[in-house]
Amino acid sequence: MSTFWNSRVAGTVVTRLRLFSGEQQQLQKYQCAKYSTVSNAKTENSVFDLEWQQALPYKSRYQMLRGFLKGGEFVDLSLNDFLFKCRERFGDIYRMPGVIGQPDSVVLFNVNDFEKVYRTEGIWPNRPGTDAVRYYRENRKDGFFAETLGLNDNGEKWAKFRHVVNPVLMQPKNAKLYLDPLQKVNLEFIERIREIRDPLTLEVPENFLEDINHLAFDSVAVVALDHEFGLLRRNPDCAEAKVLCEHMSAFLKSIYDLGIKPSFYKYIQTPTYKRFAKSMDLMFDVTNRYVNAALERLEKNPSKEGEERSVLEKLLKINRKTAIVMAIDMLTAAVDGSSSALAAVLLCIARNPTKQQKLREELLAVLPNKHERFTVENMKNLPYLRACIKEALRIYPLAFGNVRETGADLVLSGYRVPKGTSALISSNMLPNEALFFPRPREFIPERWLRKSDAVSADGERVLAENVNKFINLPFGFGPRSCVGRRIAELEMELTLGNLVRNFEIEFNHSTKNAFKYHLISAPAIPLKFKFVDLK
Ligand code: HEM
Repeated sequence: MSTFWNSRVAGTVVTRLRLFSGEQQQLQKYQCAKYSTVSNAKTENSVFDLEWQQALPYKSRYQMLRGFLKGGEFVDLSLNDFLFKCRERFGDIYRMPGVIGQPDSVVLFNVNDFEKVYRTEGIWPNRPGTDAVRYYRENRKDGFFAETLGLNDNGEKWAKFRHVVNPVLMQPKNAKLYLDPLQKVNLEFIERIREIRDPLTLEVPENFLEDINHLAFDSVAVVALDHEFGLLRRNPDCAEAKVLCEHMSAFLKSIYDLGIKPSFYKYIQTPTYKRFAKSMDLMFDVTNRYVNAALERLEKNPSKEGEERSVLEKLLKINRKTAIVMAIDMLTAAVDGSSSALAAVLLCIARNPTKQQKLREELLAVLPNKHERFTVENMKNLPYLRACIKEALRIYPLAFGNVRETGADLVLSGYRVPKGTSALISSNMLPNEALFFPRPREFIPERWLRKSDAVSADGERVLAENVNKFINLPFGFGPRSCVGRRIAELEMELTLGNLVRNFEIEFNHSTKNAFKYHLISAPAIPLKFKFVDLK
């Protein structure tokens, strides 16, 4: 009996897993119940034998490798386009054997498989792809990361680190620690818009994404480093902030260049790895300096017991190392994603004036005076604001999907995938498919509201209630989900809320191909929003 996974024919690289239709039916009959593992399927050997015999021929291993070499068909493709191309060719599940230092992966497009992988991920889920960060941290000459590799670690060491930082970053009661600093940055953004927009057209310049980036940077820095860099307005030439900004993206790039594409970096220091390590060194130095400065401030002016004034102060109370490692992990994970998410939210709201007005009415009911600040209390009852953000992230999903090491032997789409396999959960195409969301390209925040509200303008029911939630998980799933989720959501809520209270927002240009997708999405059009002051 050959299983999907352990059968190998010399020269094989991508296993085509699509079945003939007759087999599909036969196989479905035998498919294991939800979350079943291979052992449950042992009695069905003959079905798997049949499936194996009749599967379509393989591609050559070297063809795949060639695809990534100079002139190859994959070389210039983003991860998203690469996955999409493979989906067209190989179907909803395919195996991507590792080449040169990379482990084998299984690529998934079926939501039932996503659910199985997540539900069986275990208490210490591993997210492959950040090997380069671990390698860098393990090999730092000063041994700074000897005790912990932070949230880029795996297994029990990851869990220990996450366990101590979770309460600081995720407990709702700590939101007050970052609400005011985030709001201050946010109000700078409103001023910045007034300064840079064209006095006649009221449009912001083509490179407005840079300002959104600076908003995201100032926001995460004020939380992670307890420092207002003011890159947005007051200190646009701040050299250290620019260094951080520039090198933070290197982390994301590394996940693809060093974590997914073939790379020899563990054997010889490739130029890509050298660039990455230099970025990591620079980020470490700047972060270290700011955390030490915060420590000095605290020593001079200690807060009373139970009266911490910032996230960094709380992290410093755990210990200095945790504060530094967490600050770097926040900075690297936050900026690019938050900027793309904000751009997506603004594009959706600008192109849907009726929804924008509905949101404005909700905001004005809670905060009639536009100079009034948001508070933890008055933010509790803003369901339409949250629905607008959720819907924008459905239309423009931020990440290509997610990655998990399978936590058990699993039968995925009828194939045996052993425990420990790297599963690329390629989910970003599904939220835009009519099979899952009626009228998928329309911005309908009502989908995410209570039943009675979930009817579109022409009366069609559009409720997202019965949609499998594993299709749309912008912040991931389970114990490994985004640790910055509360900060990210608050930042988006404040930004959208403040902009809609201050301006009528328009976007009078094409939104065709508004985003390009790599590991995460990035705006690909000039973001020339028009901001008209409200009375
Ligand atoms: C809209 C903005 C954001 C989105 C959509 C987002 C999404 C995600 C996703 C999908 C993951 C992987 C989760 C999983 O594996 O299940 C993740 C992880 C993470 N995010 Fe975010 N994120 C955002 C903003 C932020 C911010 C602002 C911070 C920091 C303040 C942050 C810090 C992190 C960290 C440190 C991890 C790794 C967690 C771990 O492995 O334990 N993210 N994020």
